[in-house]
Amino acid sequence: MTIPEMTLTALNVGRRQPLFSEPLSLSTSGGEIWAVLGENGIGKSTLLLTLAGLLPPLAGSVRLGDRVLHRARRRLVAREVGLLLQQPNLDFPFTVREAVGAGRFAHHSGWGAISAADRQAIDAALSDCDLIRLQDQPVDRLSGGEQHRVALATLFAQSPRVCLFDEPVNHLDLRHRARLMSRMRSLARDENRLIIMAVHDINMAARLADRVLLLYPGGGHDHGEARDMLTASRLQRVYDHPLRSVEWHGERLWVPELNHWS
Ligand SMILES: Nc1ncnc2c1ncn2[C@@H]1O[C@H](COP(=O)(O)OP(=O)(O)OP(=O)(O)O)[C@@H](O)[C@H]1O
Repeated sequence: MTIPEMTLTALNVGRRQPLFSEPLSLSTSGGEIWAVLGENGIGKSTLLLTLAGLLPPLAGSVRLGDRVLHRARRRLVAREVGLLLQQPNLDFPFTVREAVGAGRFAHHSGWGAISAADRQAIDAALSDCDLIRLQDQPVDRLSGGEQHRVALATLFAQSPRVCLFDEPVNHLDLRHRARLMSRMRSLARDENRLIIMAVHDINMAARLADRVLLLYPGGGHDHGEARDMLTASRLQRVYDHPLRSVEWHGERLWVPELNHWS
């Protein structure tokens, strides 16, 4: 029997108040891409911080394989779970290469020198995020999109089995968006990693996600196969706004109605 990658059991999350009106239970496997959709302030980032072990659950538990995440050693969690924050703080004078190298800390036994495997992981992450040309620049002098790519490369260098992304395409131009989406797909399909992403772009969820968690206003939620979750009535409930779908090369994409004020 294979052990699920991450299992949420009767989970509730929040800083002080629980954000879900009913506990959340679900189980995930390596190779899956999950999208979490919901309006501003509904709790997507709070959920991802809890799944990264950075906030304690208010109720229930998160298991990483057969371990309870919040009781596991921090270094082990850092090796196996990586989180791209929505607004990464890169306000320090490291070079791009040094900042991306920070993703390797959890793999070192102490303050040892960088190994050949570290160097290889850093080079691959820099290349994946189109940062080779910028690798010697100080990160605090990069543009918003370039800094975002540094944060992504740091996560890729960390190379965790569970990759949590909070708004992964924030600030990215079209080419870097498409590159990232392809990379995320290959992380799941070719490397069997679990991806959980919080996104406002429903079409990114429609194109990438196998499974979707919908967070409704009022604290309710639903989850399941993407094709069952991404329907006009469910999405209208999530966003309290009407949408239309369009068929495009066999894919269903979503467009919000304009001139509608609810
Ligand atoms: N540091 C904090 N301290 C206290 N409350 C917070 C903090 N960060 C967020 N919150 C509150 O927690 C709730 C959930 O916020 P969260 O950031 O998880 O929402 P979100 O779904 O990620 O929103 P968005 O789509 O705007 O990114 C909100 O009511 C928010 O005001």
